[in-house]
Amino acid sequence: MDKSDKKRIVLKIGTNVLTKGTNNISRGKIEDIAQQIAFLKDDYEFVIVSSGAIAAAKQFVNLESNGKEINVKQALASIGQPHLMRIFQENFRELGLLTSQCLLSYSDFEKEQSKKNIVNTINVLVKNSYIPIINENDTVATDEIKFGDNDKLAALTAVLLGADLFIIATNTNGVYTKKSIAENKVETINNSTNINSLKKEVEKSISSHGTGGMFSKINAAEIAQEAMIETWIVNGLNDNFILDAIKNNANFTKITIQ
Ligand SMILES: Nc1ncnc2c1ncn2[C@@H]1O[C@H](COP(=O)(O)OP(=O)(O)O)[C@@H](O)[C@H]1O
Ligand SMILES: N[C@@H](CCC(=O)OP(=O)(O)O)C(=O)O
Repeated sequence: MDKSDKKRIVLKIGTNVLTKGTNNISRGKIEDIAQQIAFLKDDYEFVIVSSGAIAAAKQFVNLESNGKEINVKQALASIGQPHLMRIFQENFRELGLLTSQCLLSYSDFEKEQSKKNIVNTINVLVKNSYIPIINENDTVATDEIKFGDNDKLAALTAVLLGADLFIIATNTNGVYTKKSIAENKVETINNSTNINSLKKEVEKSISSHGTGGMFSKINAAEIAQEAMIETWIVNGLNDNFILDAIKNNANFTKITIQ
């Protein structure tokens, strides 16, 4: 089964967006995302890559070392993932949207048969109006929770699925200039084709809940760009962030193809 005529968007939602910077998954944010997808569903099909499993678990349990060790993080992800999916399912169902779960790891993108299986499964899901919600399979792979690269997983997914657009929702208005951060009056780089110059603007810092930082988002955009896919880095904390970006009514970073 192939792609439909609709524009395919791969939407990556980071932990910071899902928790709105708190210690809990925000039902309000998930509802906001559902509302936007429902509004756009005649013209766009969505595949979501969502972090938040570990954050979801921390709402319910307090494991040894509070999740600092990698194997404890893996256990937390295992506990939190079904909770995360339940919250998505409940909120999306309210708006008549169907959801499904796909757990992937990097090594799946290195095997031809696995790649075919991913594409075939997701195409059947999308064709039947299910919204696939992807996360790393944290039980078998530790790449993302070690390096915070759900961004890279999302980029590989966008490339594999031939997405028309890759949107990364984070907690800033896209990529800020280094100078503006230093001067405490942040300024967004609205348009860029030049990955290397963007990398120079980005400090290798991470915010309180996410693990990847802006650097991994630029790396993800580079993977997409090499496959001729545009990346938008938008502020997912704002209501209607997808609609506003599509209407060009928001301050965000567009990384276009060269
Ligand atoms: N130049 C920059 N512009 C914007 N954010 C930056 C920049 N350099 C570093 N960052 C950091 O990257 C963070 C976003 O990445 P991350 O914490 O991994 O979020 P997420 O959970 O959305 O993946 C920002 O909150 C900010 O602290
Ligand atoms: N698989 C982990 C992903 C952690 C992660 O990469 O977080 P983020 O930097 O917010 O995308 C989880 O769901 O908690």
